[in-house]
Amino acid sequence: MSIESNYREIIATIGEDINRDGLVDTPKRTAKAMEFLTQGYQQNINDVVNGALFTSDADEMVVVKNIELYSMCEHHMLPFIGKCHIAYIPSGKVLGLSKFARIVDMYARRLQIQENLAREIALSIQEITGSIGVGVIIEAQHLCMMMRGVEKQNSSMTTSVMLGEMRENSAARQEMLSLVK
Ligand SMILES: Nc1nc2c(ncn2[C@@H]2O[C@H](COP(=O)(O)OP(=O)(O)OP(=O)(O)O)[C@@H](O)[C@H]2O)c(=O)[nH]1
Ligand SMILES: [Zn+2]
Repeated sequence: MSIESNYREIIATIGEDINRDGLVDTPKRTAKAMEFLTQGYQQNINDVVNGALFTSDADEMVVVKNIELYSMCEHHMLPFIGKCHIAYIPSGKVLGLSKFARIVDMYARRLQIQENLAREIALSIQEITGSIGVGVIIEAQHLCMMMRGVEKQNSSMTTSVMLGEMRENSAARQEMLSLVK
């Protein structure tokens, strides 16, 4: 069954008239939107990075912060929205700047929990760059906690994953945290 016909079914089941003017094209639109929001399943890391890995002697920490993030939790399929901050210590290779945002988007456009999203981003950056230290921090608000459920409008969740030097070396971790602030 296609996404479109599943949405038609859902709209009818919630008590709507699927034939009324405003809703006639809604299953098609929602299917298209859902395909976009989950397009991470059709992507892989090599295509996303597209070879934009450059040889460099730079060995100081690089921080890319405030990358906007839109994802959906795997429990409710409702959005969680926030920011992602990434830091890494290059070790012979630097990654093209835009690719950090593309990697965030690829993983964000799959269903998951926030903790795992941060982990996937960190692990893939470590693997691609061969970096000796990677840190990823995500701050997000979950609509499943705001629009429904406990209905708390002001809570946000912060998750972090620290790998290598960022985990073992407290000076590196401190440097990251002060650069992200
Ligand atoms: N740790 C974590 N929990 C999440 C995330 N997204 C949603 N959740 C939580 O997943 C839990 C699912 O709990 P359940 O009791 O199975 O589902 P529920 O009855 O809909 O829960 P409520 O949201 O409390 O109404 C809830 O506590 C959600 O807040 C996430 O990214 N990380
Ligand atoms: Zn949820």
